[in-house]
Amino acid sequence: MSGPKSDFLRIAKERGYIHQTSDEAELDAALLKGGLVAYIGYDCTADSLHVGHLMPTMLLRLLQKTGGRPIALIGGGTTKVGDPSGKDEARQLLTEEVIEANKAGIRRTFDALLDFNGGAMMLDNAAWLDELRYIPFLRDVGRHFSVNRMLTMDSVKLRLEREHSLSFLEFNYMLLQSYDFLELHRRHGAVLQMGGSDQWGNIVMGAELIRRMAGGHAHVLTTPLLTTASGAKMGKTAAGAVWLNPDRLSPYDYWQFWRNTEDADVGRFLALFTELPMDEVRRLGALQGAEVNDAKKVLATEATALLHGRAAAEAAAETARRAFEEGAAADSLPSITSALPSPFVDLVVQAGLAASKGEARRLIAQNGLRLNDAVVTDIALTVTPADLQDGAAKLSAGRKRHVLVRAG
Ligand SMILES: Nc1ncnc2c1ncn2[C@@H]1O[C@H](COP(=O)(O)OP(=O)(O)OP(=O)(O)O)[C@@H](O)[C@H]1O
Ligand SMILES: N[C@@H](Cc1ccc(O)cc1)C(=O)O
Repeated sequence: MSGPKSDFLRIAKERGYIHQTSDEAELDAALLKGGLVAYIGYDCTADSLHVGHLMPTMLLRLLQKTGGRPIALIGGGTTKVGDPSGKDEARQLLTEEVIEANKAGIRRTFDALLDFNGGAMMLDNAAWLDELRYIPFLRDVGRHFSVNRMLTMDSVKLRLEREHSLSFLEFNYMLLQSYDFLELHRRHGAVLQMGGSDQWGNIVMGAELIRRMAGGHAHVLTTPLLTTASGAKMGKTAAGAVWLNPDRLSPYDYWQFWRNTEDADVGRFLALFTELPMDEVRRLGALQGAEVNDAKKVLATEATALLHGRAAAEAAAETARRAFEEGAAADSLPSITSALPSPFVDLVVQAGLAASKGEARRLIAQNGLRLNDAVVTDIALTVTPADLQDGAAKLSAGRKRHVLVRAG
């Protein structure tokens, strides 16, 4: 095949969103007919999505822009079960109240990225999963699932191989996600499910269920698991999760997160997390030396504008510029020398930014400490030589107190 003809697949490929598809040519043909309905499911495990969720969600946005109909499916039902995919251990079970609160938080990101007046839909699988009756479900849906086959799926196999327990509750997750796909196919004509690469097995099983129970043809598309150039899974960085809701992580801190992108990631992230034309992305991605910093600022402002609006993004850029200029003008920030790697809290105490490790941890809980201008949320964070920028890492308490750490 000479490359996809539909705008959605062509752009998704060019910008780096695709890891695997079930049948690219057939999906392309279905997309060309217009109005294709696709969904992504999100479990309500926290009251905000994080930056790792952004990559698949950008695809829902692209689908809408290219004439398709995206469904953001909130997993009010599946969260009660817990997906074992990509997880070494069972998740802690959440109460109904926590799930409800998390749902409300998650919705806010979809409001920012999708147009619900223009055909996008937001649904909750609790609507059909909560009322399932066990025996009828086993008879109608369970009989299409071969346990032999389920045992070969990564989500199950990896736990068995590592001799980590997989509860019977979790073992059912695959059936429920598959049933969601069938339900969305029947109710809304969904023919494509997308997700991160760890969702491949769950999605394929759903497409098969649609074939068996509805005689329909459904497609699968997964995105790569987002890692930084140095190999860390993105979303949960060393400094903690990068949340999408502004009350969890302010637009300023979100801007700083993108501003601190590693040089080698700038082009890739501009393609994935901004909507700048690809010519511009390639030009910015090719900048070298000190100019890379200009590309990082564009990335930070464009990515922040998508989520929090242009005004908040520009305000963040301006605050950062002023903070930098003041810091540079002073050029007299106090500095300490320490062996690296070292726990962040130890350095904070050594730098005099907190009186004790306990106080440092409390400050972290209040989002009061930063490393290189990015807010730190992980009390166990370790500062390594990779954190040094021009030979020093910057620790900050609040907006005004800064100390440089040099390796010694
Ligand atoms: N770094 C990432 N890159 C791409 N997709 C991701 C990333 N992180 C999470 N996802 C996707 O988001 C969905 C939810 O993932 P997951 O349940 O692992 O997130 P989480 O609950 O916030 O993370 P965890 O509990 O592991 O800290 C999955 O479909 C997964 O593929
Ligand atoms: N299993 C997905 C969430 C999901 C839930 C329900 C679905 O129908 C689809 C996806 C995850 O863990 O990220």
